[in-house]
Amino acid sequence: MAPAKKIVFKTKHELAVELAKYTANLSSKFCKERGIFTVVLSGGDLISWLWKLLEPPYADSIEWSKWHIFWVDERVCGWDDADSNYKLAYDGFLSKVPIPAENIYAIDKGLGAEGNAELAAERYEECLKEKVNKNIIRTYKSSGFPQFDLQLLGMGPDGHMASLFPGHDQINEKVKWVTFITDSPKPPPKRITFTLPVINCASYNVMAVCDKEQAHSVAAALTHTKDVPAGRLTADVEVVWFLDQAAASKLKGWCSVL
Ligand SMILES: O=C1O[C@H](COP(=O)(O)O)[C@@H](O)[C@H](O)[C@H]1O
Repeated sequence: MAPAKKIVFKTKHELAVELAKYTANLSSKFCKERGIFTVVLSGGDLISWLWKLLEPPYADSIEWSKWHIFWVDERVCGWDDADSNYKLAYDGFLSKVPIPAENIYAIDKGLGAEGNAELAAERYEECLKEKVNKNIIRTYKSSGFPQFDLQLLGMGPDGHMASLFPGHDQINEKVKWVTFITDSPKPPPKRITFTLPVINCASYNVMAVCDKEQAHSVAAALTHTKDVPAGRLTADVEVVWFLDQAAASKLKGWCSVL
């Protein structure tokens, strides 16, 4: 299990610049080693901090054609719905970089629009299994869980990550790769989500959090308070918390400002 590193930035701007550098370095490592880079996105504010990847020197140097994009969680709705994490990522990031459309794996369009959370979760798990069989996604050691190269995650003020919410049973799932929730405390209620074992198998996990609303949960998560889902985040190689000063303000001894 990788220890959690944390980096505190003076501004969101600086966080975005470092996030781009971190992502580009991993892209180059995995593209060289495997010819493929599997990236998992979350929804929420995270997408707005990816802007630096759309600028020089990254926009032209990243091997976008080798990227494969997945979602750690998705709201069960149509692709064009304002709640859709796919739409958020497409509008803010994916439509601006030349990742081949066939390398972008969104929730099943019909099941999303229909609102069928259970089947949508099953279908997404099948999609992951198919990518494992095609050697696009690696598997984690002997457990057989999928292992993504990089996951870019966010955390809500209540400490939820992906759609694993405090006090809800999805966090305890140990067998399935993808599960669902129909009574999410944060709207919309129907969502699908990677399970904790899948999230924690990733080689590199970045948790990017800004703003003071999240400060209590950041402190709780980084002192491993068990009932805060984000406090259970690990990774195979490295987990790094990218924080702004407001999000880090309740941490004791957070002086490592970059
Ligand atoms: O609902 C969700 O919330 C979390 C956190 O979002 P944020 O707006 O507080 O950054 C997000 O990571 C997740 O993907 C999303 O579905």
